[in-house]
Amino acid sequence: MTEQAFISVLGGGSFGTAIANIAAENGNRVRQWMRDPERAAEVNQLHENTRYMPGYSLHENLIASTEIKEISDAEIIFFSIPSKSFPQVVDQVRPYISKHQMLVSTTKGIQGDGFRLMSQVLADAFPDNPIGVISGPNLAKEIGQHQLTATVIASASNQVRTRLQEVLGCRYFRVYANSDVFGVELGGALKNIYAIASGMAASLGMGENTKAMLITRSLAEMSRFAEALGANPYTFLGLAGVGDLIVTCTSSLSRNYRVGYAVAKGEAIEEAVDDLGEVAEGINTLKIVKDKAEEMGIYMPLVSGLHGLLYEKKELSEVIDELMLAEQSTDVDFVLSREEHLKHHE
Ligand SMILES: NC(=O)C1=CN([C@@H]2O[C@H](COP(=O)(O)OP(=O)(O)OC[C@H]3O[C@@H](n4cnc5c(N)ncnc54)[C@H](O)[C@@H]3O)[C@@H](O)[C@H]2O)C=CC1
Ligand SMILES: O=C(CO)COP(=O)(O)O
Repeated sequence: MTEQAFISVLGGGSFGTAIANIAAENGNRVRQWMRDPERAAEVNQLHENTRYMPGYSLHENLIASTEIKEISDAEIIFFSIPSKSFPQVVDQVRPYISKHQMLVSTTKGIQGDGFRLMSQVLADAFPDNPIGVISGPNLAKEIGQHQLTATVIASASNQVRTRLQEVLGCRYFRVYANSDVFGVELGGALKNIYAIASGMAASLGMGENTKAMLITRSLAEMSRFAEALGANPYTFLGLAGVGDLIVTCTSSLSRNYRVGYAVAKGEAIEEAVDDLGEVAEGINTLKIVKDKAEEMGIYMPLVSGLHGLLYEKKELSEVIDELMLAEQSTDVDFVLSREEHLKHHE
């Protein structure tokens, strides 16, 4: 029998609510910290978060709170905060964290300064704590519906991997372990870029061949980028790579996909994001990854093309020509190793 945990979840949005509810349904004691007192009262009285997860009933073990100091007693603390606010929340919680607590990020974004992922932000702030990340094809609303779902817990600590499997794993949520923290986390951030492009392709009525090409070449491009930065390319054949890429590139539940869909219909990016009322990390990640790829000389035609459309006022036909009529000799089908890739480019 698994020993129940006291779990804190930072963030009152869609994913924070989904992860808090899994833990609560598994019999753990859960505090979800959120800054909006009305939302917290609603969760506690109605067992529903009508802004971020309307229509989903939340377990009574899940208690919302606006008192951040309550995290000091938690065994595991999840950070479900958009990357933009992540450092600020880390500063806010700093006085209440002690070194035995497990810190787990669910955030799929990148900090532009120093190209840091959230586990690195956590490690810089809390160098003595065990740290992990959760990533995978995990649409919050489908988790709320108990659709059969798998995720990945990545950590250098075996204790974190095992404990997270214990407290989150259940009949509808299976937790796989990986020690490639950087690869798992990078996969979750990168796929958001390609979800925007896929939403655009769907909105423009592009064919199934086109969508399959886009997803497959996205996988090749993100794996190439990740490997150049030190990730294990095989991680990208797992749930946090191709798995998450598939779900976000094909589902209108993905916010990044929806932003792409709206922009291709003629909406301005800011308008599309405002209409969403939730975070679409890919908008910011695109700029950060484009800069990094240029700095490191990594060939990323899809990132360049999407950046051209969203931020350089390029015409769609121009971008399509650039992608489809590029010098053929540089294009090889999916390859995994850097050596193999270079061999094809001799
Ligand atoms: N929604 C989903 O299906 C999934 C989301 N994720 C990732 O999880 C992260 C969080 O996403 P969601 O919860 O879906 O976003 P969301 O947009 O639904 O909610 C964000 C929450 O963070 C809160 N927040 C923002 N800044 C804050 C601050 N300074 N202090 C306190 N609270 C603050 C907001 O009030 C809101 O409650 C993102 O990086 C996302 O990519 C990961 C897996 C699935
Ligand atoms: O990461 C997600 C599913 O795994 C959610 O994607 P969006 O942020 O695009 O909704």
